[in-house]
Amino acid sequence: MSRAAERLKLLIHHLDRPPAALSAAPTSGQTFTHSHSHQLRYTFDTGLLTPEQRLSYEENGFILIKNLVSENDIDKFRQEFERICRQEVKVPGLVVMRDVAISKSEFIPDQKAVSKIQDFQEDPELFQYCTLPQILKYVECFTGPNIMAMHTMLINKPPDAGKKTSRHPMHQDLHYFSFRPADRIVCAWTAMEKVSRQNGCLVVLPGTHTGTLQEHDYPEWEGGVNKMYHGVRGYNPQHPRVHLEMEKGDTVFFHPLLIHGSGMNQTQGFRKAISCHYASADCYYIDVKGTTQENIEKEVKEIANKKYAMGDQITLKDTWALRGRLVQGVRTSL
Ligand SMILES: CC(C)CC(=O)SCCNC(=O)CCNC(=O)[C@H](O)C(C)(C)COP(=O)(O)OP(=O)(O)OC[C@H]1O[C@@H](n2cnc3c(N)ncnc32)[C@H](O)[C@@H]1OP(=O)(O)O
Ligand SMILES: Nc1ncnc2c1ncn2[C@@H]1O[C@H](COP(=O)(O)OP(=O)(O)OP(=O)(O)O)[C@@H](O)[C@H]1O
Ligand SMILES: O=C(O)CCC(=O)C(=O)O
Ligand SMILES: [Fe+2]
Ligand SMILES: [Mg+2]
Repeated sequence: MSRAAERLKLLIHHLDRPPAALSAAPTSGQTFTHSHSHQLRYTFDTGLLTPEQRLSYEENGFILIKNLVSENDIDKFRQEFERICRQEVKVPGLVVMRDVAISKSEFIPDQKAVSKIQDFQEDPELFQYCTLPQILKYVECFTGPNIMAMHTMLINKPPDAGKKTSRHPMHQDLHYFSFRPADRIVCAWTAMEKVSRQNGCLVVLPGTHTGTLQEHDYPEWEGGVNKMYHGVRGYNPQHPRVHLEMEKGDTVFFHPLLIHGSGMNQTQGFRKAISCHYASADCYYIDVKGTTQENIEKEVKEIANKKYAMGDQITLKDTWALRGRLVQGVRTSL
């Protein structure tokens, strides 16, 4: 037995319960603890992850799977993205974002004007990404069997316009989410082309998923910051950083407390990635009033009120429940 496998066996002790039992446990609001097995709280044994992979996620908060999505699928997603940019298809609920550096200039219907689209759950072509069986097989290791696709994005990081606005500040995705428990949420992020330090790959701080949700706010960047791009206030700049350089089709799965961001795009190309945040359908909504998430709730509500034109009635919970889609199992709670 390898060293990792031995350690894992020790960690699990005699207590490796099936996913269903485990995924039910957190709905009480408690993290999974047991007198003999506090350590293995982030993953389930579905037979897919090797002991080494499980340990790696437990310790680092992310796992990179090479070549998980086919060229053919990625090319389909790219083509659909381009059709959306050219305004040949209209997708209900879709949010189209432009980089702040060009947000006041005239809109040209071209991919060069779009830095990101969000909430593509109503686009059948793009939503195929969220239902790919090879992705869901991994997702299940983190969420358990009942899986909701909660948040979707296609990021088209533009060549930096010279003001460093193409950066995404270091943040924890959980800051944006009003459902819990965090350990039953995971992001799948797939490179749609080679991503490197040059074109602004993901940068992660391994192990930070074991911490708590930090206070987030706009970073003080001279050249401006994109709407809602909050960053962690005062994270430790000495913490080891890992640049996730990836090939087309490579996919990283990461925990919503993992501190991550992405660097400047110093190339002339538009760096593309597609992602989905999944959660166990057994998760529950929380009220963020009185927490560090109040600032983002306020911004989300302002935008949602415009988008859904429902006045002040809409709650943060509604905005999630409206967007979430069941992709496996039963919609038990979310
Ligand atoms: C886990 C995950 C959630 C993590 C993240 O994704 S972090 C980033 C989250 N970001 C978002 O959710 C972005 C959401 N973005 C949006 O909703 C939209 O792009 C909006 C900012 C509302 C703009 O959309 P829309 O209203 O259609 O665009 P308009 O061209 O009419 O502009 C309206 C006013 O917004 C300004 N604006 C547009 N894009 C940006 C930008 N990138 N950064 C800052 N300000 C921006 C624009 O200049 C305009 O301002 P005024 O003319 O009203 O002063
Ligand atoms: N001054 C800063 N304050 C906060 N976060 C920063 C700052 N500079 C960079 N970052 C963040 O660090 C991460 C990496 O960005 P950066 O632009 O430094 O790229 P990089 O990948 O380190 O490339 P290089 O160092 O080669 O330019 C991004 O998430 C970025 O937003
Ligand atoms: O693709 C990127 O640059 C990362 C984006 C990101 O982390 C996010 O939108 O939450
Ligand atoms: Fe993120
Ligand atoms: Mg740097």
